[in-house]
Amino acid sequence: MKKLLTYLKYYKKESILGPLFKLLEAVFELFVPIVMAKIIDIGITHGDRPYIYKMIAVLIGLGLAGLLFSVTAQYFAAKASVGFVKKLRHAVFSHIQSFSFTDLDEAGTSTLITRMTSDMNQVQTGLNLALRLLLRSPLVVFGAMVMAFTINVRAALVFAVAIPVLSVIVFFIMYVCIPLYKKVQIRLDTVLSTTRENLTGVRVLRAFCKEREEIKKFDGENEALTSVQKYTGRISALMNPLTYVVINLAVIWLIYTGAVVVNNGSLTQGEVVALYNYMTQILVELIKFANLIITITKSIACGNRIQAVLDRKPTQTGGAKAADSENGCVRQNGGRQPKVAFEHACLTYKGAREESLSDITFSCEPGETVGIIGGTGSGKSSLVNMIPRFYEASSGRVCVDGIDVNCYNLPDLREKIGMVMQKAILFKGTIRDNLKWRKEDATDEELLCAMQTAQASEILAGKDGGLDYFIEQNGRNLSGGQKQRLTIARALVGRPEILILDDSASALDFATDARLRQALRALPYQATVFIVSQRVSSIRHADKIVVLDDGKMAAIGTHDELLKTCGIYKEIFQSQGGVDA
Ligand SMILES: Nc1ncnc2c1ncn2[C@@H]1O[C@H](COP(=O)(O)OP(=O)(O)OP(=O)(O)O)[C@@H](O)[C@H]1O
Repeated sequence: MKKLLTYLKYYKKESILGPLFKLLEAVFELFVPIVMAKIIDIGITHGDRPYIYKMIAVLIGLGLAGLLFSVTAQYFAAKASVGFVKKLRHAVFSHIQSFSFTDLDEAGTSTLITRMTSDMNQVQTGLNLALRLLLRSPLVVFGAMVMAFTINVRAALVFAVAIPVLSVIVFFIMYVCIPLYKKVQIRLDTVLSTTRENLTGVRVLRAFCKEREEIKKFDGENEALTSVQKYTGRISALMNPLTYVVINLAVIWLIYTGAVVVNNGSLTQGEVVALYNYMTQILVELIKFANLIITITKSIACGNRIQAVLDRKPTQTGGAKAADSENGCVRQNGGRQPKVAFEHACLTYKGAREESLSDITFSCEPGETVGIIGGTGSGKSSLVNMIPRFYEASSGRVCVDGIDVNCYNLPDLREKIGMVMQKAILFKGTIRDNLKWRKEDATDEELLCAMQTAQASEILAGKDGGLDYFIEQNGRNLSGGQKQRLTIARALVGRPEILILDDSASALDFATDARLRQALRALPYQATVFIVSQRVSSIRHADKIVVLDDGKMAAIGTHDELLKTCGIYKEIFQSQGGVDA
């Protein structure tokens, strides 16, 4: 959390002025009981109306000055806390952008969202309160005590007893409540992530009629949160009755002692009222301070969670490894190189016990089409994800143009590759915005050409605005097939040297899929194409087909060769009717 506070350096002035104005407000507040005492002792006792009016004017002046200081303090505190969180949010967001797929798998998207949203809000609230109250409350407590002693030492002795007792009660309750508040925060996190998961998968849940189970699961978590909140609430609710009992006993004592001292003539009635007011000020400030500490504790817990994100070192840097002939960062023997080559490449996901891919060795020439086929979970996506270095080989290597992918700067490597992921994801914005991701200055002609190859031109025909048609968040105003074709078009813009289609035609009908494959074969430039598919029809015309079985390469060859030599391929082919689509 301490490290986070370095972001306050951009708001030094505000972080000093905020508390300072709050202190000024407190000083003015401390004079109010004295003025009241004067009104009673001089104005009322002697029936001196002008004096009373004058003192009322002073009271109003004190009030207005206090208000002005308070508003100014609020302004600076808000500016500092909002600005601080803005910088912090920017830093965390930028840091998350440097996370590799492995880091994202490990950190978990859902909790990252909670940290970027509710945790940030909590930190902002905590900082705002701390800037305003952290110095003010102790000053008021201390100042009120000093003022009480300057009025009358004997009568003020009640403060010397009451304040420690009040402090013990307040801080004991706080001591018990703080761990409970942390528990509340953890349970709240669970409720939030269940809500998020539920809302993102709401269509699937409805399709499977899982609403009841989900409500039951949610109720369980909600109940757990409520029960810990209730328990915490019950304990913290003791704060007011207990402190008021102490304060009222102190007031009785004060009035009794005051009465005795007033009788002696060494204390005036106004001074007794002033002492009473100081007692109330102290109580209010102690309660505010206790609440402040609770809020700060929650904020520190949230700040630490944010810090943990910043502390996570990205496992992959965007940079390249140093060029050295040993590690394959220098092209070995000049001449013509395969476009992509897997050399005994293995992949073990972080935390996984077994390899997901073992000893993958094959290569392909520029312009070739490579089909990847295999059962579910056989490692097809894992294999193509190693080309753009989404996941790095745990042993062996993957080369592009004869150079190990680990030796490339990530942007240089990824610029060569047009990737279409299994899940078609589009972003809020126009079709044009979405298509320009690989090439910002692409002309409309280039975009339309890519859409034509991706068999996506007909989407424009049915939509108002053509390329300016607005896509809603997650592309929810498009069908699954339309989204897939647009993601293929997006990958084609900028003429990538390598095009990877990871099961990205699954929502297309056979005829459209066939037209897409034909268009890809007729690309007016040389592109090496990887097609991952469960359908033999999608890959049967590929120059090479890699058959995967449980993370291992079962065979490689053309369709006809594999039908003769690879039992697994033949089985897949026959299970799909054994005919071309
Ligand atoms: N991010 C990940 N973290 C850990 N394990 C993973 C991850 N992604 C995939 N795996 C595991 O790696 C293996 C291969 O998965 P992969 O997604 O590559 O298979 P696939 O052949 O593409 O499957 P499908 O056809 O179902 O998409 C599976 O056992 C899977 O559980």
